Parts: sequence; structure tokens; C-alpha cells
Amino acid sequence: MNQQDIIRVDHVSMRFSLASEKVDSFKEYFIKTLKKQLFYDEFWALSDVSFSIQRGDALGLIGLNGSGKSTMLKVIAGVLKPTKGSVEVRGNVAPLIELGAGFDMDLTASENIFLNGALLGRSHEEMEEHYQDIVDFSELQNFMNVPVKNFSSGMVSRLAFAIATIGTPDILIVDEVLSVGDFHFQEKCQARIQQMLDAGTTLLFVSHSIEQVKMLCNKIVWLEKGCVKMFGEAEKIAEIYSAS
Ligand SMILES: Nc1ncnc2c1ncn2[C@@H]1O[C@H](COP(=O)(O)OP(=O)(O)OP(=O)(O)O)[C@@H](O)[C@H]1O
Repeated sequence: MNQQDIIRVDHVSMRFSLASEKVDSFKEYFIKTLKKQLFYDEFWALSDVSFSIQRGDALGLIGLNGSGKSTMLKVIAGVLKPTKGSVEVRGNVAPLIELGAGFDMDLTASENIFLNGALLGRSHEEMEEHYQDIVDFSELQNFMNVPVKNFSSGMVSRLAFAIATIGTPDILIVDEVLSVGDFHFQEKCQARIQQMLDAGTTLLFVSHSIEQVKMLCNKIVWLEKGCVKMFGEAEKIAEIYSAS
């Protein structure tokens, strides 16, 4: 890995196994597995993907539905282990993937702040320090003692975004989360991401809005059916992508 590189993706391929027939119950699954009657189709979500980015870069991942963007982010975040190839990451990662996935819906917003913080590796004291900022940013002051199961999906995302973006991580991974929440909150999130970029955070960003990608990113990886179609300077690739 080059001295300047913060992330290096080296010949990464990711295979998923899809059951090729319908199984209606766990019992049927168990019996068919024992009898070796369960067959799988192989599906390669990523094929031989390589690129590297440097500290302070902001990389946009673009491509049609199912092209492998989220899978690539999950491999970089360490949520998925690639079937082939390797990924090297230098620094701590704040992943904004599937916002709210770590919440316990029966607990209150306030309790979830500490639970989610712990899942992100932060101590109780650290979360106490950031507590007011999270409440203010999420604008959920009047809902802190309400169980999260009573929140709208936008409210869940606001709380999760506010928790995940405390401090200044080395690498911030943002997967489509800006499309949730209302327009006012989207603008606030975008401003917070920009603040982090100004402070030197490296960004990996998935969005179907090429305008958002152009606004935040200096580099783009364009994925097509799991392969890199183009990698390089954002403005140029965004132009070609928009015209395609
Ligand atoms: N856990 C999984 N098991 C099986 N297939 C999967 C799994 N996760 C993703 N896939 C498949 O891999 C392919 C790539 O999915 P991925 O979510 O990475 O695409 P994407 O570019 O982020 O799509 P979108 O723009 O729709 O969010 C899809 O065909 C998807 O069905």
C-alpha cells in the first residue's frame, strides 16, 4: 500500500449463494440439507474490483441498481469478507449503512444513544459528552423518552445519523442515507459531511443523485454488474454517466 493511500481495494470479488428453489419452512430446509437436495446458484456481486484512494479524498460510488455499490461499502467497512482479493484500510471507520440497524426498538431514543454508541465502540462517558449534540442535531428533543418503535422511519434515520457522525472519523461511509429524512434534514446532513471533509475525513459515498455526488466527491468509481466501468476524476465521470 502506497504511503498516501488510506484505502486500497485489491482484486476484490464477492460471491453470494442464492437458493435455486423455494423452501417453505425450517424443517423442509433442514431435511433437504441433510438429503443434499438443496441447490444453490452462484452470483458474483463484485468481480475483480481494484482501486485505491488517498487521505482526504471523497469517493462517490455510482451505478445502476444491483451493480454492487452497497456490497463494496460493506466489504470496505469489514461487514462482509470478500470471496477473493483483499482490502486494506488505514484508520477508524464510521459506517452509515442501514441506519438504525443497531437500535433496540423497545428501548427509548435516549437508551438507544448509549446502546448504539457501545456498538460503535464508544464508552458511556464519551456518549454522555456527545449526548446534547446528538439531541440537538436530530431535533428530537421532545422524543428522547419515547420507544424508538413509535418513531417514523425519518426520525429513526435522524437519530442514527446524529449518533454515527459524532467526532471526526478518519473514514466516513455513507450509503444512500441522505435520501431519507426531509429536505431540511438532508441539507443539514450534507453540511455535517462537508464539515468532516474540511477537517480531513475521507468519504465513501453512495447516492443515486449524481448532483449530490458531484457536490461532495472528487473521485468516482462507476460500477456495472459488479465490475469497475470507470474510476477517476469525479467531474469527468459524472458527465459521461449522466450522458449514458
Ligand atoms: N446477502 C446477499 N445475498 C445474496 N445476494 C445479495 C446479497 N447482498 C446483495 N446481493 C446481490 O448483489 C447484487 C448487488 O447488490 P448491491 O446491494 O451491492 O447493489 P447496489 O448497487 O447497492 O444496488 P442499489 O442501487 O439497488 O442499492 C444484487 O443483485 C443483490 O441482489
